Amino acid sequence: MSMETMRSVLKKYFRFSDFRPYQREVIEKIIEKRDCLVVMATGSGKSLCYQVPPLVVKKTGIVVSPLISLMRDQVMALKQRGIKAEYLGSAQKDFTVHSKAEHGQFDILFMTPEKACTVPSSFWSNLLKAGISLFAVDEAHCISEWGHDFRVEYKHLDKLREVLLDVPFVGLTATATEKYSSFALAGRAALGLVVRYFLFDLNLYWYNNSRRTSYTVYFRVQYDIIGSLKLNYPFVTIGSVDRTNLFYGVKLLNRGQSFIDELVREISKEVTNGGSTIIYCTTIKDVEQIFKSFAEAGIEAGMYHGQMNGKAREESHRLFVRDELQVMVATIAFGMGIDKPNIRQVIHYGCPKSLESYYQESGRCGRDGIASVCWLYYTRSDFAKADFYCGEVKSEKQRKAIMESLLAAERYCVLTTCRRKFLLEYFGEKFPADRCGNCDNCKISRKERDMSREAFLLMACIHSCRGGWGLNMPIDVLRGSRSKKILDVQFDKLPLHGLGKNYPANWWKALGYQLISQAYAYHSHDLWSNSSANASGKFELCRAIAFTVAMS
Ligand SMILES: Nc1ncnc2c1ncn2[C@@H]1O[C@H](COP(=O)(O)OP(=O)(O)OP(=O)(O)O)[C@@H](O)[C@H]1O
Repeated sequence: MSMETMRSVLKKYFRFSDFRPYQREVIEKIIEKRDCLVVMATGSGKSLCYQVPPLVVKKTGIVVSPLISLMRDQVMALKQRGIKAEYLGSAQKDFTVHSKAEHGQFDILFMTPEKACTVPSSFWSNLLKAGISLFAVDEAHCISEWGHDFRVEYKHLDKLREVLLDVPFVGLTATATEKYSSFALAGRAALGLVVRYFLFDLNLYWYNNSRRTSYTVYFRVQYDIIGSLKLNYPFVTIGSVDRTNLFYGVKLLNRGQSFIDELVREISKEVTNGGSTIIYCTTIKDVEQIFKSFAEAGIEAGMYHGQMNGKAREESHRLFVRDELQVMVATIAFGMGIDKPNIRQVIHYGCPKSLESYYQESGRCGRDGIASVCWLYYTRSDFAKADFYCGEVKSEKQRKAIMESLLAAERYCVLTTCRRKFLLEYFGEKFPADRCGNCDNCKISRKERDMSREAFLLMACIHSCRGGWGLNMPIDVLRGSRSKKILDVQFDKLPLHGLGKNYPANWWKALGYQLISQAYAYHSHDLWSNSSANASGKFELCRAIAFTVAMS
């Protein structure tokens, strides 16, 4: 298939003059019927990779997507471009779509994973006769139990591999996180696969080799996607996750009306400048309170959350996307697939449940490449929601993944060093400098202060209390308290008792959070512990290093 045909499709339907990085390569591979794994930043243009091939080869492209609302939006946008698109899922009320689809009447057919796994086999055999250009799985990280958004239905998609022979399978995601560089490989078979896919595949397309640590780092979620979708010798495309036009900042939030009033005032300034803003809240109650405050300030805002009826949500969405409303106050129900180019601010009122969610939600910002800002406001209580997030989780693996993701979000919040560097490195990408110059920590000048002694005292005290307490206990011990709780367990006899009385309790607490941000300590279920399985190893490390903290 010539490059000319691809370009003419790009121009005719999308009105773009050229492909963005990687798009052309991925599209070519799909047309050659090669399986692909595409890991690229939010807003980088992954959708085009599965939208162009069906139009070039003139056969239906199947796209599995996790949300009906997302599919609806995409169908609407594609139809406006003159592309024959539809979706199949429980919400589809047009019963002719099924039969039109199986006879190949659509260029692109979106399906929920449930639908893809439950349509009768005759659907697939008919459609295969008509021709299928690709089977794409969007938001493919949902397939992995190590991912932040595991959906069990995604796990069954592999069944289709045996049905859709000779159809290229494509997994696409922005967040296939590497969480452990020392990923323990499960046996020789796994090693064989990884070696095959990651080491000797000369077709690996690395966006910028120098930015990646090394290709011997194993990406657990990527590996899961390849394994679960049974991708055969896939063409792996890994782009940078860096959104260079986004400013990242974090502030501690003082919950209450006066804080909200201040927030509303700040956002109103942006509204007068013509920019759009999304405010993500962690609860519906917060959405309603902030929405009300905008109304009281005379600013028309939209509201979007899961308890609104479908019609009201759609209306809110429509007005915002068409620039008839400048502000949207929403839960994360308003998230995936919002492709409005001119969003200048994404504000989080409360810390999201994972760093992956934060990256995706903040990624709605500045999709036109123009400088935009992402502020995250958090309270310490945001980090005590692990049990809530683990509510319906069945496997230990998932529980662990959720806890780790929340912990990463917490570290991001309390960080005093470059936020971009932290984000990128969390996603397995090396950031060559110490400062990006475009986050609050890089812009606000802070003096560094050596706190090795204090850090050592606190770590030693956490260690001496044997990690079985909240942070208050070791702090009270350091401050020389003789409360009944301390006397009962004889912590007043510890050699460290009273050695930290020069600092107030809140000061020690803040230091505790700094230790978290630098991975020297972690807390789970409010029990504090030295970091890592080998606590004493880290403990020694803390003694050996100079622990500095940046102070504003
Ligand atoms: N070649 C191109 N030239 C210009 N604009 C493009 C090109 N490809 C994609 N875009 C635009 O970039 C924006 C983001 O694209 P898209 O929605 O595909 O991103 P994505 O990678 O799927 O993001 P997310 O993971 O956040 O959903 C869209 O507005 C799209 O129209």
